[in-house]
Amino acid sequence: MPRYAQLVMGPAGSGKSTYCSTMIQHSETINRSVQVVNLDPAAEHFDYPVMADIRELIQVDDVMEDDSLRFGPNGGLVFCMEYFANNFDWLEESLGHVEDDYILFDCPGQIELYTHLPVMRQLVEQLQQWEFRVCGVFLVDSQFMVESFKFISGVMAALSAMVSLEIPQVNIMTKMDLLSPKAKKEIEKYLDPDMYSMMEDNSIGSTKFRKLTKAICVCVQIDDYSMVRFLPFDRTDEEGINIVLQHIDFSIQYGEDLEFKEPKEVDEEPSNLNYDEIFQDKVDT
Ligand SMILES: Nc1nc2c(ncn2[C@@H]2O[C@H](COP(=O)(O)OP(=O)(O)OP(=O)(O)O)[C@@H](O)[C@H]2O)c(=O)[nH]1
Ligand SMILES: [Mg+2]
Repeated sequence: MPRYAQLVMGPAGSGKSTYCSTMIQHSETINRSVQVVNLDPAAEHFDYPVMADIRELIQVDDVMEDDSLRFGPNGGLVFCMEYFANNFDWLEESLGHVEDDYILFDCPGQIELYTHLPVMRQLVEQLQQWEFRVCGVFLVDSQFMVESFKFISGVMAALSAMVSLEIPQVNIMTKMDLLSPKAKKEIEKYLDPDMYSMMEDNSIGSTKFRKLTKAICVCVQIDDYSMVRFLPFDRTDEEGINIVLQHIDFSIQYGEDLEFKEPKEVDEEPSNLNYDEIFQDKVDT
């Protein structure tokens, strides 16, 4: 039986940890078992229970304090992730061998991890060897997406993670609840984007900048990659969360191999049940 994983990625502060805790709460309400692994060695707090925490293996603070290494926070994080990649047996031990499990990996916010460092790809390959079907979930803060050139930069970031990881990926615009009604209306066009209309966006001031945006739009419009789409994510909207989960489940075929459970047998009605008497009792009282 396969196992299932979501690799929750995205720029710093885009809402990855909040997404994980929202998903945990949601899966509790729909009676599904989902667990989270913290893969951020610099995490200070998160409000979900973890099944494993990379900080048990290595912490950024320890790396930064090490006199022989002398790393700052970003270099320290890269060092931690490379150390992690050399010690996947720690993860294997922490995950155990549970068939059919569904795990969210809350990743760090350094964008270079998804664009050109090999560690996330190594993680994906390792998870696949352990029979996980992995879906990338790429989060971008919706507040930074309300103008076309910002939206395009979000598309480029998502695209570069997609290309470098080569797994199904669902892209999400987070913090939709923070948008003003005007911004919400504005952002609708980015949820079903039409690159050609963006190329004509007159709000982009300088001609040079407009030309650059246009050139990038043409590039993103290439057939293979025009699938960069975003789903809205509002942590207060149960229905919307469900739609996001369905997209992800579909991309990793979650549920297709689940065993069919017989419905519980309903007790047969006792043969001596007298409806007239019951009805009469109700009328009397
Ligand atoms: N209102 C609102 N706030 C959110 C939402 N998602 C995240 N936030 C807030 O945004 C901030 C950052 O959220 P996190 O979940 O810590 O983001 P992150 O991507 O895990 O951050 P790093 O791990 O530091 O990269 C926190 O103050 C959250 O409370 C959301 O959907 N709505
Ligand atoms: Mg986080």
